[in-house]
Formats: sequence, C-alpha cells, structure tokens
Amino acid sequence: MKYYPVLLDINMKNCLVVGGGKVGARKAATLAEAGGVVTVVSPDFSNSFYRHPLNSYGNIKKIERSYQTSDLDTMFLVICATNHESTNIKVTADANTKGILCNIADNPESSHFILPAIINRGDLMITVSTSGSSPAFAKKIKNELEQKFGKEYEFFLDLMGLIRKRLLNFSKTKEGMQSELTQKQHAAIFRKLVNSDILNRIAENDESAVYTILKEILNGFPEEIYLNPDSGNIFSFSEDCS
Ligand SMILES: C[C@@]1(CC(=O)O)c2cc3[nH]c(cc4nc(cc5[nH]c(cc(n2)[C@H]1CCC(=O)O)[C@@](C)(CC(=O)O)[C@@H]5CCC(=O)O)C(CC(=O)O)=C4CCC(=O)O)c(CCC(=O)O)c3CC(=O)O
Ligand SMILES: NC(=O)C1=CN([C@@H]2O[C@H](COP(=O)(O)OP(=O)(O)OC[C@H]3O[C@@H](n4cnc5c(N)ncnc54)[C@H](O)[C@@H]3O)[C@@H](O)[C@H]2O)C=CC1
Repeated sequence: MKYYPVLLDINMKNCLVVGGGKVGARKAATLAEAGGVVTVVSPDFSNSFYRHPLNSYGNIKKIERSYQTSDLDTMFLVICATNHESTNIKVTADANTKGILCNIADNPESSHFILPAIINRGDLMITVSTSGSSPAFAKKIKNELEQKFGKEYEFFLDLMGLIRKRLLNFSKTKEGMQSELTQKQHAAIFRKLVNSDILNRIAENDESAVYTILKEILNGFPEEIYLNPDSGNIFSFSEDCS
C-alpha cells in the first residue's frame, strides 16, 4: 500500500491554496465544501476560478500577490497549485520546516498527501485513487460509480445514522431487556438492516415497505427508534430519489 487513507476533519481550519489557476480553483472549492477556511494566494486568478460555483460564494479569501513564507502562519494545511517550479520547492521546504501538511499538485513525491476523486451522497463518501498513476482513470471510475450510487444512498444513510444513534442511546439509558444489549447484538441488528431490502424500497419511494421492514427487524423496540416523533412517519425521504 503506497498511501495510508484517512478522512481529515478540516472544519473551521485554515487552509492555504497557492495558485489561482484551474487546479487551484478546484482544490479551493473542495476544501471550502469540507468546511475549511480557505485563503488563496496568487498574483492572478483565472476565469475558471470565478466560474467554479463554490468559489463565487465569496467565502474564499483571495490575496493577490505571490506566495511568501508567512502565508503559512496559522495554516493547518497547504495545497500548492502553481505552474512555477521554484514556488513549489519553497512551499514544500516551508511546510516541512513548520510541520504543516502539504500537497504539491504537480509533485506527488514531495507531498504529504494526495487527493482522490470524490463521490458524495450525504454521509456516504466514496473516494477513488490510483496512487497517482492515472488521475484521468480515477476520474473515469468516479463517473462510473456516480451512476451506480444514486440519491437513495443518501436517504438510506440518513435513516441508518438516525436509527443507530437512537438505538445505542436507548440501550445506554433504558432499564430492562434492551439495556443489556451487547455490542454484538447491536451489530447483528445493523447487519440485518444493511442487508435488508430497505435501500431498494427507498429508491422506489415506497415508505410503507420501508416501515414494514424496519418494524420486522426492530421488533420489540419502541417505534420512536425509527419513526419521526413529530409526524409518526419514517423520517422524511419523500423527496423523489428514483
Ligand atoms: C497525484 C495527484 C496529486 C494531487 O493533486 O493530490 C495528481 C497529480 C496530477 N494530476 C495531473 C493531471 C490531471 N489531474 C486530473 C484530475 C484530478 N486529479 C486528481 C488528483 C491527483 N492528481 C492526485 C492523484 C490522484 C490519483 O490517485 O490518481 C483528482 C482525482 C482530484 C482533485 O484534483 O481534486 C482530479 C479528478 C477530479 C474529478 O473527480 O473530476 C486530470 C483529469 C482532468 O482534469 O480531466 C488530469 C489530466 C489527465 C491525467 O494526467 O491523468 C497532473 C499533471 C500531469 C501533467 O503534467 O500532464 C499531475 C501531476 C503529476 O502526476 O505529477
Ligand atoms: N493535481 C492535479 O490535479 C493537477 C495538477 N496539474 C498541475 O498543477 C499546476 C497548476 O495547473 P493550472 O491551475 O492548470 O495552471 P495555471 O497556469 O492556470 O495556474 C497557475 C497559477 O499559479 C499562480 N502562481 C504562479 N507563481 C505563483 C507564486 N509564486 N505564488 C502564488 N501563485 C503563483 C499563477 O499566477 C496562476 O494563477 C501545473 O503545474 C499543472 O501541471 C495539472 C492538472 C491537474
């Protein structure tokens, strides 16, 4: 294994992008989407920078000049996407000195991490990497997976996340039979849920079939675990996802 995969929590963390071209624009947008506080430093910003929908929100700070070492102060990570070799070398050296995570867009060898292609379906994130061998192929696989993993996965995970939280909470707080549920018993329930037909029924917008499956698997538990207490429905996946 050439790389160790992790999911970084960059929410509210300062992230620097060096270079305001097409690549800098894409990297800045992904960082902002993940909640990073993004600054881009570049003597000029290309049209593609302004065209990217996330970059036009204005929540990405732009500094119009060349990179300088102090730009890294307070940064959690830096992505360098310039067309300028000596800047890449300087950013790499500065990041190493300051102990800041660093990605050089055209030099995986001097990067601490590389970026995968991403498919996002709510809490489901599928990432594809070729370990740098062929970004174009990573993108192609991503496009294929995007067809397979539709909107229903997002709703399914919302539902699973909610039931899991409620069930674990219920086991912790309630007296009686359920309070003795072991981690093994939880796991057996969650396995049944993910192996059930719920996902397909969500894709067909068949709420009542989903309800029947949940009732069967969670037999013996109060309905509050899988129903929306306000409406009495399975919490809403009424938006068409087929
Ligand atoms: C190592 C890595 C470093 C990093 O950026 O972290 C890297 C490096 C390089 N990419 C280059 C080129 C291209 N990159 C793309 C696209 C993406 N590149 C991404 C990641 C990565 N690119 C990392 C490894 C990913 C992996 O594991 O495979 C994606 C997945 C994620 C993202 O950028 O957010 C994103 C898809 C976004 C999407 O999902 O749409 C395309 C396709 C296109 O633009 O259509 C091309 C042209 C075709 C091609 O070259 O394959 C070059 C220039 C080579 C040259 O000089 O010609 C280098 C430098 C080098 O290889 O040395
Ligand atoms: N990792 C990836 O996904 C990919 C990487 N690349 C590589 O990424 C690099 C950037 O590609 P593009 O965005 O297409 O190039 P570009 O030429 O459109 O943009 C480069 C930007 O860097 C800025 N820049 C130059 N010197 C700078 C400095 N000292 N400080 C701050 N900014 C500076 C330029 O003003 C320009 O805005 C290229 O080396 C390219 O080979 C290219 C495609 C994909």
